[in-house]
Amino acid sequence: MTRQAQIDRDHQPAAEKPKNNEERRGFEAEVSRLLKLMVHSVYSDRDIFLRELVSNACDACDKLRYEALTKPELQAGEGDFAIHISIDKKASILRISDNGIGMDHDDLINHLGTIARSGTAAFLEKVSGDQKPDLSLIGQFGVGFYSSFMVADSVRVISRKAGSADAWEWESDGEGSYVMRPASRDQHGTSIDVHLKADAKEYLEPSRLRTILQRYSDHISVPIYLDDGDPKSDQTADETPKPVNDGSALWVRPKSDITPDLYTAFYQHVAHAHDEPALVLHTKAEGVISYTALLFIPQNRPMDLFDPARKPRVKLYVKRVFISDDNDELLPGYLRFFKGVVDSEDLSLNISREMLQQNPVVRRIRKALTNKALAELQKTADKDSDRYGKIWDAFGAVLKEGLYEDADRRPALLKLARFRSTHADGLISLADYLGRMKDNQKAIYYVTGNDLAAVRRSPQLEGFRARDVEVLLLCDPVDEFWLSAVNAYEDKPFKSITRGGSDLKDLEPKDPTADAETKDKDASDRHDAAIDSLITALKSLLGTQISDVRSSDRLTQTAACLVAEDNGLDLHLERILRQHQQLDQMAMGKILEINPDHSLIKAMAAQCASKEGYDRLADSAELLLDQARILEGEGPSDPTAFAQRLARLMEQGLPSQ
Ligand SMILES: Nc1ncnc2c1ncn2[C@@H]1O[C@H](COP(=O)(O)OP(=O)(O)OP(=O)(O)O)[C@@H](O)[C@H]1O
Repeated sequence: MTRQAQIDRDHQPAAEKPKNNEERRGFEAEVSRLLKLMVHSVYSDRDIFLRELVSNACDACDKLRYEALTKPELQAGEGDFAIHISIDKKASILRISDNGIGMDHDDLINHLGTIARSGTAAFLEKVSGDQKPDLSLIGQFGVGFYSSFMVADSVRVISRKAGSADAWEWESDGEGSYVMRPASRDQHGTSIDVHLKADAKEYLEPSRLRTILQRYSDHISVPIYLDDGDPKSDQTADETPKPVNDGSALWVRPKSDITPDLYTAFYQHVAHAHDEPALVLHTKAEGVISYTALLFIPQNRPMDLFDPARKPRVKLYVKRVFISDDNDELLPGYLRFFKGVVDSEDLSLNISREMLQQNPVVRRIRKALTNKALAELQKTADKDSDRYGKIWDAFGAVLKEGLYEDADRRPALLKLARFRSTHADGLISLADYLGRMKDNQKAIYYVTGNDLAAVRRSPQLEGFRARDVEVLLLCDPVDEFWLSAVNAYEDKPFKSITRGGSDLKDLEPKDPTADAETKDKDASDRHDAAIDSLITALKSLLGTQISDVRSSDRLTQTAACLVAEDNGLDLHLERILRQHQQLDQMAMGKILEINPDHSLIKAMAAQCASKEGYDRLADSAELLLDQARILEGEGPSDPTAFAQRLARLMEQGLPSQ
């Protein structure tokens, strides 16, 4: 019997099945939305549907190989795993068949009628609004199967789960519903009939399919056979059929045999990605522990990067047998942007997924792999700072999580960390910062906030700029947390410029003019009587709204700003905690710093000198505080009172009628 005939026999149409056993079901709303996108969008790279279906077929074989370790009867007498692709030109059908784990009735409903992957709703939100949706991310969301509707006007799946005698058929035109009916299939596994649209007949051409399979699926570790439907070239049972792909696991092949294209194709398969990898780490350890790892860093952030589960999702194989892709044992959460496979020679094939966590070999692999990953990042940083900069821009925020959760590797991570700063357009390292520190500078200064542009405008930066003192600009939410755990780098403490005293009087100004200027601005030296009385007045007028008022040496252009107390929380951290209801609204007092050289402050000081002026100072005092709050990104404490005060002062400044 020819292979085609064999496949046809396995895959009998459901015509004989009683119609009354048929059930029509609606797709989950999200699937419908997604299918609409697939059916109606003009996506330039439609070839990927074949990769997705072959990828699923390979995963199905991997799953059965694993299940059969403990239940060999599941695969008994079924021969080797294989994926068959056949063409029926007359009927315009492309069929992808596998002898993997298969799906039962409920699996078909659950896997092909819903989308389980988190982030799908957000993804749909993003692409639905676009004129021309970017579907290049589809694979990431576990929606790979649905991509067949880019080329199909209907899809029919016949599947039989290993260990079960029943087969089921699932059929849909992608328009809101699908039909399920009983079917028959000789072998466990799945066949997918893609009934091609009129404009997708190219996928009936064997040479076209061969090219796509070689490009995208050569690394697939299950042999793929292409049956071109041509009786002349059809092989008989005596001939040994030749797979289109190499069929061996890519990671065990010698590095010298693997082209960059092959790495990319494998990365796209294993990470469900569509971009090129930003870094490839292919390493083999032999000795105390033996494992091979083929890991990749994507160029773009996957949509689920900040998913609360923080799972690394590196696939674990034992001696080429797939064990699990849902583990967080092989790499720490802060390296979850690495995608790929780890294959161990030392683990037992019988290891259960639940046992991975306690396993000492797994723990040793994790340790070695984490060190290896960090060393590879350092190597890239040393050799190619542009490439490393791009990796950092995409994944630095994740890597920084390691600064507070992995104390042992903190020095290595601090060396890898990159920052924006007041003194550079690009990224800098802490070594760069240390090299530019002033002679008598004792701390590494930083300011935190939500976005770079706003942070760059912080009034608290003014005095540091005037003295040419570099300040790190930190905008990732994680920054507040690692800074609370990491005290210093090479004995230099990290210090927020929005907390406590500024230290600026200890720092040399950048030039003699600035020297004169800053000395002039040095509040502690001035002891200007008028400013002192203004400070006393402000303290009394603002009462408990602030913990103190003082003359500032960190302001040069702005009249006033808020700073946290020395032992208080950094302003930005306090705001984050308050937003998350982690802090009582009134918990922390803040200090109002005023700029004694600002004309507004001088005018207020002058006004304060007379009794009548003092009585009229209340509005200005409140407005000054609200102004400082606004500069911090907060609103005025009482917007109505703020508007009324502002109106009164504006009125005073306008010519009377
Ligand atoms: N050939 C197949 N054999 C067995 N199960 C399959 C097959 N194809 C799809 N499935 C099941 O359907 C599910 C959904 O497939 P789909 O390609 O949409 O997403 P996925 O493969 O889970 O996602 P991804 O691979 O992108 O993480 C799969 O997880 C798998 O359980």
